Amino acid sequence: MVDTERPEPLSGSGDPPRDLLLDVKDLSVEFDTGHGPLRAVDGISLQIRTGERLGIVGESGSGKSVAARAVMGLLPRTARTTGQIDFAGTELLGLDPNQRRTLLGADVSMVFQDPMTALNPVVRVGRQISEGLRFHGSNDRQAVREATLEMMRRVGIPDAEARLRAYPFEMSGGMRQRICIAAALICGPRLLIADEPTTALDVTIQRQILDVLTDMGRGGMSMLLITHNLGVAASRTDRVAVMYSGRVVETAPTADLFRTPRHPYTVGLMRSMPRLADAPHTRLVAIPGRQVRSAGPTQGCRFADRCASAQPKCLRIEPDLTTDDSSPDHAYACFFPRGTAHGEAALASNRAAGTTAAGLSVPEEEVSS
Ligand SMILES: Nc1ncnc2c1ncn2[C@@H]1O[C@H](COP(=O)(O)OP(=O)(O)OP(=O)(O)O)[C@@H](O)[C@H]1O
Repeated sequence: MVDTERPEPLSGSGDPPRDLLLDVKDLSVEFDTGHGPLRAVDGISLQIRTGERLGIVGESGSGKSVAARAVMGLLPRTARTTGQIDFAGTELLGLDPNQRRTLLGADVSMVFQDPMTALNPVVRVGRQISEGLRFHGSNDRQAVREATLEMMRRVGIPDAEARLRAYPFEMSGGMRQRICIAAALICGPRLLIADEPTTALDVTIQRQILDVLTDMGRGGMSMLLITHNLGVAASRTDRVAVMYSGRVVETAPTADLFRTPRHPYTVGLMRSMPRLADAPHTRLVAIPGRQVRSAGPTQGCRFADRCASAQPKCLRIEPDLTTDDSSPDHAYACFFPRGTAHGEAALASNRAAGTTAAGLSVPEEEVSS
């Protein structure tokens, strides 16, 4: 077995960058459930700069949506949220929902996975798109109509004039999602939070919708894109945060993350991702086990029981995010990161033993990335 000194955690790494738009620090969200409290998000920190697209990836249940909803103030009453959420210099936690809505106002919008539940089935789509404008005080009917038509055209809705008076059920899934995006963008938000915006759509339409979002982002809008599709994260974001069991376990500029994934969980996610180009030749490898959620502080690394590199230390101490000399921008919460000498040694020793410190048998095909 291999052991190393505990790496230095990332501490207050100087002043925040001047163009920082969203600065989330040590955010935790806990729900009261019938089985006791459940900590869905556990002390995560995220930053988004003006014009930046941050992707959050991770398996189902890792806390991606809850984190995004915490920023928007869209969590149910059963949620207890702690930490700091600074948007453009204003602290959002502690504000009541109405204050937060007024404050965020037109500046932050959200697009959800399922356009049909996001839209009101009995209200014409033109009215739904323009609601934000009216909510924020635009009374000039002609101007609102013109702005709505313009936004419909920008998101690629053909024959906008005729569709103004359509109902959601008269449109395809792709068109409905364009309506949602138009509604989210009509007030010119500085930050768009898109939670699996294309998951419910077929592949061709997915690409079109992502193109619309990418085009909109060119105007300097920042985006938080939640997806479990690593291909989408790879092609549509500038930075990625990988979440596991309520924690951010790795974050890096997108190209960096895909070139040199450090956390064994990130490596596992990438190996379980189908790539069309080599689909017939590549064996997809599922990550063994499943993530477990906890009510409170846990001991050791949460991924240890699924990790082929796990060492005794991983069962005792929870690793903090840390960086190494190769990239100050690439942080990972792992004592034995892939692609480093001691990480590869840990994996090799487990392979030789056929098992890990957590008792996971290391399969033959488990090789270093
Ligand atoms: N209102 C709630 N009450 C209790 N638990 C909740 C609530 N909302 C979410 N959770 C739990 O919080 C955890 C994180 O959920 P979340 O929806 O953020 O995951 P996710 O990573 O977005 O997954 P997915 O990709 O499936 O949307 C899950 O265990 C989920 O069951």
